[in-house]
This record gives sequence, structure tokens and C-alpha cells, in this order.
Amino acid sequence: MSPPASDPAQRLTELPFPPVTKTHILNCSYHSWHPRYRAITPKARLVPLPDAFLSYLREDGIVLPPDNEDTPEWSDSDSGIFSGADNEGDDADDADNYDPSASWRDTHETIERAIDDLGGKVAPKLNWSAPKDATWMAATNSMECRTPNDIYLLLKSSDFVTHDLEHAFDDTADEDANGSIQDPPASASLSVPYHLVLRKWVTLNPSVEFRCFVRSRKLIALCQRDLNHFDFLFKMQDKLRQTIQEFFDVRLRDTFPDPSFTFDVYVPPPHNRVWLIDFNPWAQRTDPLLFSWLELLSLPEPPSSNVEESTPEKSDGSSEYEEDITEIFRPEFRLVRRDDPEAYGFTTPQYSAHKLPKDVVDASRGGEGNLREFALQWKEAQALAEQQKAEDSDDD
Ligand SMILES: Nc1ncnc2c1ncn2[C@@H]1O[C@H](COP(=O)(O)OP(=O)(O)OP(=O)(O)O)[C@@H](O)[C@H]1O
Ligand SMILES: [Mg+2]
Repeated sequence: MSPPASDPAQRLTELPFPPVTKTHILNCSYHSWHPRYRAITPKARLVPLPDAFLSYLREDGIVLPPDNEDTPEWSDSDSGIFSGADNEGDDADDADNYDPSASWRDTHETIERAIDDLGGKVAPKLNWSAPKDATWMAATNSMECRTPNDIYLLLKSSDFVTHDLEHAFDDTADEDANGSIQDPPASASLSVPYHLVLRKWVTLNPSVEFRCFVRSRKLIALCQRDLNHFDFLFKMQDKLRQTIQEFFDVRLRDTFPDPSFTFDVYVPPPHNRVWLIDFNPWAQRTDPLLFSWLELLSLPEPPSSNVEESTPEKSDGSSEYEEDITEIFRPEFRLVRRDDPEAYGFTTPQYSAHKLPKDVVDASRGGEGNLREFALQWKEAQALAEQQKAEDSDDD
């Protein structure tokens, strides 16, 4: 028998989120919000993905379409990844003729044209997730892609992308056609219109990327996305908070379909223009970064005078009181302090738990030689990451 809702043990193990609906998850998908916010988002192209392409993404192993010009030599023998062309040896005949893109050639070509359209370099993502955990697979060690194959390699290596494909609606409540929660759950499930999102590549300065938390259409908290300490942010904290608050009030507060959500912004120098990068659901799956979800769920809300279009007047006709309240409430803006990294548990590299995609492990099982080679590369990559970490902390 399941414990009653009032059982203290249950209260301790479950965060008090309002039910997360599939509609809410879909509202945070790039393809749903992008048309509404195109003007405030860096240039992007969306490519609808047919089932055949989705099957390719879901397949085990990483086989790339033939691409003589852009597939580097090392990709055939060194890592278990191979392109349809250029294979040598006894087993190569089949692979020579195999083009995984044969059944989605149109999509491949659309992607090629979109990359061109966006100036030759793009940052890819699926409906919700970018392959941030797979950049170590890429020759550039980043999400910068110049060819369709660069994109496929990243997408197929990413656990975050797999989550979009296989677990988009995990832990969501069922709802009826009007969006009301169904009890008992309805069996009908919403299907996901999968899209490849290609964003024109820009070299972003991670210090001015922020995640913002909105509860009941009120901006209650914001914080850095990058978990390093940046001294200069402290001096401009008030200005940044005000700029982002205004952006939220004007652009998002009344237009986003759900009352609670998170959004990510980029505020490049001179810090007076805000770019929308992404939305994430108000749900446990979203990383609360410098906050905990329990804090975010229980932080005090601003008085409503801070969010109303017009402040109601007092009986004597003045609105001084409301202005005072507006003055007092500030969404909490959390930055990483100089001596903070330990406190926040940043001693492990970000996404370290995701650095070994299943596909790569599978690829490395091709025999002892392959495994040894793979292990060597793995060690090198780790040493490089350690070195980078040491350099970063020296800078601090
Ligand atoms: N156009 C771009 N060019 C280069 N890099 C970009 C671009 N857009 C975003 N990025 C970088 O990619 C990172 C991840 O992008 P995004 O926030 O869309 O990923 P995500 O998977 O939704 O992340 P999360 O899981 O944290 O919500 C951003 O923090 C930013 O540093
Ligand atoms: Mg996101």
C-alpha cells in the first residue's frame, strides 16, 4: 500500500513541485517558443526531423555518412567511429557502400544549407538539450560544427540528447485536451515534433550567461550559469539584475504560456541588451545551479505591486507605499564568490558523469587493440582536462 500524502517520510523525499505536464515540457521546447521570441534570440534555423533520422540517432554505434572532404583520417581507425567511405580491409566492402543518410538525404541536405545560411559555423541542439556532455568527442573540443557530420557525431555521443529522445516526458502528469490534470491518468500521449536546432555560432563569454527562475510570473531568483568566480560581476550586479528584470517584465512575463519556468539569458557588454538563450521547465530535471530546488520552491515572492501593470493608489491618492515595496523587493541574484568553489562542490568537472557515452564504450569493445587505443586516448583527454582545471584555478 502506498503511504498517504501526509506521511512525513514521503514529504521528505519529494520536492513540492506543482505537477509537471507534458504541455509544460513542450512549451519549453525550442520549436514551440522560438517563433514567439525570434527577435530576441540569436539567429537560428530549425530542421524538422523525420522518423528515419530519429532512428539513426537512436541506433547503437556511430556511423557517419560518407564525407570524403571533411572526415579526418583518424576517425576510421582510432576511435571505432567510421564514415561510410574510406574504409579499408576485409570488412570494409559493406561499410563502403553503407550510407546511413540514404533514407533521410533531404534532411542531410537541408542541414547542409542551414549551416551555409548561418555563416558556416553552428551550435546544434535538439528540442531541449545541447550536446554539452559530448564536446570532448569533437575535434574542436566544443559544440562548434561546420559540417552535418560534426553535428551527427555530437548528437549521437550525447546522453543529454538521448534524454530528449527517450525520456522527454518522464515524471510528467497526464492531462486532458484542456491541459487539466487527469486522475486517473489518461492513456493518450502527446508525441514530440522533433527538430534539430542550428544556432549561428557565436563565441559566448560564459561570465555573462545567467539562469533566471520565474515562479507564478514573478522573477524570484537568478544566478550565473558558469560556475567560475568572476570578480567584475559583483560590481555590476545591480545593473545586471535591473536589466534582466526589465527584459523579463517586458518580453516574457505575460507571454510565456506557463506561470512558472526558468529562462537563460546572455548579457554581453555593454550589458544593456539581453539575449534569450533557452527556456527550461519548472521541474526537478532543470539544474538549479547555485540554488537548490527547495530554496526556489520556498523563496518569498515579491508583493504583487511589483508585478502589476499599474500600482493601485492609496486612499489619499498617493502610490508612495507601493513604490517603497517595489524598492525593497529584489530577486536574489547569486554569484560565485572567490572562495566558493569548494562550498558549491565544483571540485568535479562539469558533466563528468556523462563523459563516457554508451556508444563510445560499445565502440571500444571491438577488441583488445581498440580498447587499449581507446583507453590511451581517454587518459590523454583526462590529463588535458586536469591541466585545464589547474590553469583555471591558477587564474582565479
Ligand atoms: N549560438 C551559440 N553559439 C555558441 N555557443 C552557444 C550558442 N548558443 C548557446 N551556446 C552555448 O551553449 C550552451 C548550452 O546551450 P543551451 O542552454 O541551449 O543548452 P541546454 O542543453 O538547454 O542547457 P541546460 O541543460 O543547462 O538547459 C550555452 O550555455 C552557451 O554557452
Ligand atoms: Mg536548456
